[in-house]
Amino acid sequence: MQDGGEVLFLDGVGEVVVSIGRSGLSLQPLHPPKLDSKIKFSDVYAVELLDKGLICGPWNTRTAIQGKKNIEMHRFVVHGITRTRKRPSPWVHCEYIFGHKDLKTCKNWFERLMACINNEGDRPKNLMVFVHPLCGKGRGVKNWEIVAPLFDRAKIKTKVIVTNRAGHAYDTLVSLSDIELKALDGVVAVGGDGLYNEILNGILSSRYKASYPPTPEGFGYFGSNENCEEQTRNGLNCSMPTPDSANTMFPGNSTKCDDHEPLLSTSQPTGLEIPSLNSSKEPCIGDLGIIPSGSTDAIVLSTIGERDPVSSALLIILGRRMLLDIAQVVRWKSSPTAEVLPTVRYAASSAGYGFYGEVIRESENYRWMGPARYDFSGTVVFLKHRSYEAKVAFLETPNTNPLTASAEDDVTGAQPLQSCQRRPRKIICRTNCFVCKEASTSGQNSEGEVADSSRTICENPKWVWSKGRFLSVGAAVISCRNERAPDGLVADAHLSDGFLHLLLIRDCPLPLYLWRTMADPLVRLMHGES
Ligand SMILES: Nc1ncnc2c1ncn2[C@@H]1O[C@H](COP(=O)(O)OP(=O)(O)OP(=O)(O)O)[C@@H](O)[C@H]1O
Repeated sequence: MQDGGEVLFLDGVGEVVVSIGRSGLSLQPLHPPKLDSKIKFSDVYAVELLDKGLICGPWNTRTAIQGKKNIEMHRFVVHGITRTRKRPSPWVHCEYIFGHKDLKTCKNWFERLMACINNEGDRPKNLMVFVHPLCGKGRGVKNWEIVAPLFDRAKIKTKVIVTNRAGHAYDTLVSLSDIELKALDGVVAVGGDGLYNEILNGILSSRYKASYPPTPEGFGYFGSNENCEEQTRNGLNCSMPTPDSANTMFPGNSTKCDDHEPLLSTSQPTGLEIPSLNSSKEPCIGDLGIIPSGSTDAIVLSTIGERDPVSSALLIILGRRMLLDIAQVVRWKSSPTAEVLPTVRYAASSAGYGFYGEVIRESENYRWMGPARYDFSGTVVFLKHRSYEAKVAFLETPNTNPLTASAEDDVTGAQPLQSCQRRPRKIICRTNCFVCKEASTSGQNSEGEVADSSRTICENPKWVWSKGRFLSVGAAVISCRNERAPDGLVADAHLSDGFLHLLLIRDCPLPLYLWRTMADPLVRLMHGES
């Protein structure tokens, strides 16, 4: 090896001086065009030794390298990822094949590079993969076959389960012991948002002990218990008013309520038994990945922005993570004295009643139509024009605006959407979004543990009531973008700012509803997740 590097042959380029730096490989061609380049270790997902073979010279001539005849060489290959020039630009696999006449030199490079990429971040080694064979237009298995070789190449062990019914993934995950679950670095859904939500619930339902959302003041059940009522007035100790109640848990014995109260039961502990998903310390729940294969893929379109299985697989392999808010949906028991605990579900995208919920339910009868089932069911439900009597209570967050306003001054990570609809300027959530960063760091104390972010984000929450007939009552934690509504249900929703966006559509004449639906992407409710 020369001082500062070694001369190797690079396929398609010719002789290059290759040296290992702190963050990557640098390549300096010995012959024109002498364009230096770098391969970052963070973008390398595998290195392999290849059999002896030909290395192509520059301009892809298969006959000579810098005038010399091609000779067979020992080779190794570095597999990385890069963005395509296409718009939208998915991540694609790229490879650099290096050659040298000496096998020992290649082996030495291979070992050094393996050591470098093994030092890179926290990459998964052992994954459980659920493949939904009927999702989208039956693309699940095909998509898995496309991306599975990438996982093999990266030496990631995968236990693949092709689902045979709804609930298969949920039951499998619920039945895993905590030790079995901890042995996994994550669970991957090859399917749509429904499968992702099923996996989320399978992991959380029996393991995640979060406080229930706060019960509104004046809510029927409350009158029956003064103790609980008082606790609620004094800072809602029974169940904290938190904008990210599903992501945040509260240590300690926070309540004295017993099973007669709707909020918490002593049989349902509220302590911090497993780390929050929001914790920067090792989450023992592991990570959840999704390889988009569904009909709408709103989660993927709202997070990485590409509906491309290969991009998602490569990002999972490289251990690229992002924090996501999760909504906790609690269906209270029928009466305050009932012994049964409320039903709890978790939602990664949105939840809805009325029009929205009906479209999703109705569409299940027409799964054979593929994605078109949402248009069909949407039209059917729209024409039925059902409305529902409802009383909706929500916590007002008085200092939401300052957070958004300060966000507008900063241009890193988020960009204003040019709105033509006379709404306030939107801050669109993107990679390294500073709004989400601000929200997540304000919820951590100096030891890096998750604190009660409700205290920092909404100090004096106030209950607001809305009563009447509604066509739809829905809520979204993320923007829920999809191909029909590129801005999603909530264009400026953030992935991890801890807020739930309430979407209330009051009963109105059909033509007005139609006009509003056409005019405003916020109420394009035909696509998304229930
Ligand atoms: N083998 C199966 N047969 C029938 N239903 C299944 C099966 N496996 C999973 N499911 C259920 O199908 C539902 C929808 O699946 P999924 O979200 O993967 O596809 P999709 O509906 O086509 O996509 P999207 O949610 O993006 O519209 C899930 O809620 C899941 O519980």
